[in-house]
Amino acid sequence: MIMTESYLSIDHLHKEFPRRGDRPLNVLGDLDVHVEEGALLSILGPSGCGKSTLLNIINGLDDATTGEVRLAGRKVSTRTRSDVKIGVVFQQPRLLAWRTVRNNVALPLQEMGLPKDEIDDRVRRYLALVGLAEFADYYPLQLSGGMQQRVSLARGLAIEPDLLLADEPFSALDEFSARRLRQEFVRIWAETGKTILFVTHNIREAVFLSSRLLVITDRPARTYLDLPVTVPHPRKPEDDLLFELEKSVTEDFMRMEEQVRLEKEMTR
Ligand SMILES: Nc1ncnc2c1ncn2[C@@H]1O[C@H](COP(=O)(O)OP(=O)(O)OP(=O)(O)O)[C@@H](O)[C@H]1O
Repeated sequence: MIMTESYLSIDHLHKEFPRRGDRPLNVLGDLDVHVEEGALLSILGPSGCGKSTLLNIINGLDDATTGEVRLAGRKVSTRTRSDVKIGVVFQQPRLLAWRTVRNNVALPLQEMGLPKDEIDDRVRRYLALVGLAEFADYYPLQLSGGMQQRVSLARGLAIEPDLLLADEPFSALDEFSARRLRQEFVRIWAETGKTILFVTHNIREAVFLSSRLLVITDRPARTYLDLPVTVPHPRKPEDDLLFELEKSVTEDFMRMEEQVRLEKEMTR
């Protein structure tokens, strides 16, 4: 059998942060993840288990203590970036209040040195993709939270990343806006074919969005469950199959928390 390398390979990843006067904080413990190109992989884990730390390492903003991340065949670190273009969408929109929507989306494109025509074209296309074509000349504070988050999504997509890292992008929104944005997010994923890593602690959201779902344990994080979500798109949030899956992932999640608690007690 011919073994092909995954698009994103995370092998034996371990990360600890030094602490003054104490043992280092063990955040990621021997984490293995292999992601195929074009996947929408949700990473589900308890709060504080190291999900953002993992995204930072994949994005070349921090180094693992040991272990390796490879993207499209090249090792990633703070010193050796891969050729893969990475876009990021955060929990908060992080827009510049003094720039219009258009100029917020244009900023990273200007930093990339793209010609003005290309920038104008991309800003127009990606604002249309997130349904904000008519709001290009608004300032962020003139928009609702959900609309600001769409601008941030347009900004992340406009650089045309090969890999999009989404760090709880809908968790600060009200449920109605989050629902609409999740549906748009899946449509954009289907239209653009991007590889997406989507970090969340919302089990229903992860089940609804993903082509694959990874549950990681509390610190030190390791893979507890890795399962494909084969329910075809377009999905309805109230689909029985999704509801059944959510129930079983919730049970797995609770079992995992109990197992980690017992392990911690035994090593105390
Ligand atoms: N630069 C740092 N220096 C020291 N400790 C850090 C640093 N970054 C993160 N940590 C610690 O690592 C742990 C994991 O943090 P991280 O932000 O990755 O978790 P998370 O799973 O994304 O959390 P949440 O779901 O609440 O956003 C936390 O205990 C945090 O305090």
